[in-house]
Amino acid sequence: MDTYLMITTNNYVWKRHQTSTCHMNYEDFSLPYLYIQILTFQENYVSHLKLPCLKTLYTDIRSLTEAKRCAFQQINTLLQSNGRQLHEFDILPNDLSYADLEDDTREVATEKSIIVSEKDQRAMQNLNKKQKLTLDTIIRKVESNNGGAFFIDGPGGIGKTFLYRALLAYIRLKGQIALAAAISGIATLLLPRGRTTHSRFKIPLDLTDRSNCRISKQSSLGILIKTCTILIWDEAPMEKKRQAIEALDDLLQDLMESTKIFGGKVVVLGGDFWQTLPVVRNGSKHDIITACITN
Ligand SMILES: Nc1ncnc2c1ncn2[C@@H]1O[C@H](COP(=O)(O)OP(=O)(O)OP(=O)(O)O)[C@@H](O)[C@H]1O
Repeated sequence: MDTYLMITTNNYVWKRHQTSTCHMNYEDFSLPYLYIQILTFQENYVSHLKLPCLKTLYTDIRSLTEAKRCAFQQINTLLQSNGRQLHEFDILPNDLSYADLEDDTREVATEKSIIVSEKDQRAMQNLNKKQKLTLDTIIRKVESNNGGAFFIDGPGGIGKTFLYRALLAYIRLKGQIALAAAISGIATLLLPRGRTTHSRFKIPLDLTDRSNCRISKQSSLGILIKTCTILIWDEAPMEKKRQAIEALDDLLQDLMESTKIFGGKVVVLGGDFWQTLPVVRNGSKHDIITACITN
């Protein structure tokens, strides 16, 4: 199970909130999100939040202080995305200061504040033999700190996404950063906090042989990518080998200042060549096969 500080208000606020908010999906329904909803939209109830009942569910992974810091950092990040600031509300516990919440860049804080759903936590226990073997192999690589590249291949429905979700959950529950991306927006919806490769790695939409991912080392995104433990890229066969996968390799080598493959990061590429071949505009069969990662 996860280690998070869950912040509960009194039942009255909770009940009012449940009946007044109609559109919340499962992951949004975590208590930090509830907190934000009340702060942002129901300021009348903020007084109830000043005496919150703080309840730690699990502390085997993070200390209580760290769990509390993470919870308020997440609240701060969510408030900022709603155009508000935490210091507008007098709710920070006495043992935390605003400086404690600003250690990380906003991108890093957002990733660290991801709440792993119970379903994904259960996925780790329910992996089949092959999925477990793959997960264990990847985790060994992560723990060796030597980096490595994997390709998860398999026909549709074999359980690739299920494996990615378990892997993302494993890394995120350890308080580390796992980035998930896919070329299409639809595929990113299947990965918790998945982003398109264009958005996450700045892979240009109009790819050429000279395309580069323009992310500087000092930028918030550059720091996030440097900080992350693992990168998962679904639907990788849809990308053209040189222009996309090699551009990511160049980017990681540059950010990590290392000539190792993918700059020494663990990168998991996945997909199914039977479902998704590279898209080559007006390309012949030969052009498409040449653009494949395998060539
Ligand atoms: N170990 C497992 N235990 C229970 N259900 C599983 C397991 N592995 C996969 N599934 C279920 O099987 C279905 C197909 O799995 P999944 O979506 O991960 O396949 P996929 O290989 O990613 O398919 P596609 O390539 O079409 O996206 C899903 O409903 C998933 O929840």
